[in-house]
Amino acid sequence: MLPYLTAPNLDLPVRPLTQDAFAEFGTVVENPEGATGRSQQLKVVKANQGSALKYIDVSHVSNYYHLAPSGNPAKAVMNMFVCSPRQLQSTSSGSDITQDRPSKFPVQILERHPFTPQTFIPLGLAAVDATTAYLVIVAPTCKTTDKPLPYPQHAPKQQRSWTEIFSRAQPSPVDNSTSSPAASGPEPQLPKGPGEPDLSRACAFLANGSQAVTYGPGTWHAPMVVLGAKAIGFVVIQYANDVGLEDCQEMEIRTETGSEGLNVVIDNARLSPKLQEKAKL
Ligand SMILES: NC(=O)N[C@@H](O)C(=O)O
Repeated sequence: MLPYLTAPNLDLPVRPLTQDAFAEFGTVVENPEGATGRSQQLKVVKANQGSALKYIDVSHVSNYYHLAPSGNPAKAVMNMFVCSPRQLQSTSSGSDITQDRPSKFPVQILERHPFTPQTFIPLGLAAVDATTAYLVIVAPTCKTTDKPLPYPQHAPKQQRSWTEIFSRAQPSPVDNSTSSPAASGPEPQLPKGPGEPDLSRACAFLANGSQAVTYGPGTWHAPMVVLGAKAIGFVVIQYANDVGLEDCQEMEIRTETGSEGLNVVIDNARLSPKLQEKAKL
């Protein structure tokens, strides 16, 4: 039996996934060249004998499990989630979904990983693929003092290895190169604290195949939602210590009788016709 919240009667519009819009919740990992909605510059250096540009710290894989109640150590894990497309529903109850009317995705569960960020990297999906996309649904964390579930209470001091310290030295002690003075990427996010999801401020973003997404540690998010015709295989990177509630905490979002509940409303006109057609709209 999961802890639950009663959903507000609320439609969430879908916004394009950009770093600036998503910053409160985590990080968008994409080729910064030509990406929109990225006001913070990434540090970039030449690599591979000048044949590559290396963008530094595009995201972070932080480990806060030393704060976990069990004391069980965590290890970095890389899994693959092959996420099948979700069936959307009509926004007009009782009728089929059609292309000339928005469709909806009911938010019925949210989850978080209190001691680690979690990064989803889509494989084999081109940015221009108009038939498949994925929804990133997140919610801020309510401020609270009680501790319903195990969660970190404070940020650890940053443990940097000597290798890491020297790797940032300018000029490099290895090849005497100096990197551009550009700012570094987004700072590692700290855990969000113990509160429940603030459903009234939930957000939904539409991502494409050239974007990976990192949910910050403790960020409430919906299990991955793929739209379109085909499944997307995501490489997923995070820490885990195999202690259930410390790895993943879930919250059921219940809809009251007579209420529409919490729904992501997808304006089909904003989806490519191919995506609409493939999403069985
Ligand atoms: N986020 C998501 O889709 N699911 C994972 O977090 C999981 O652990 O199931």
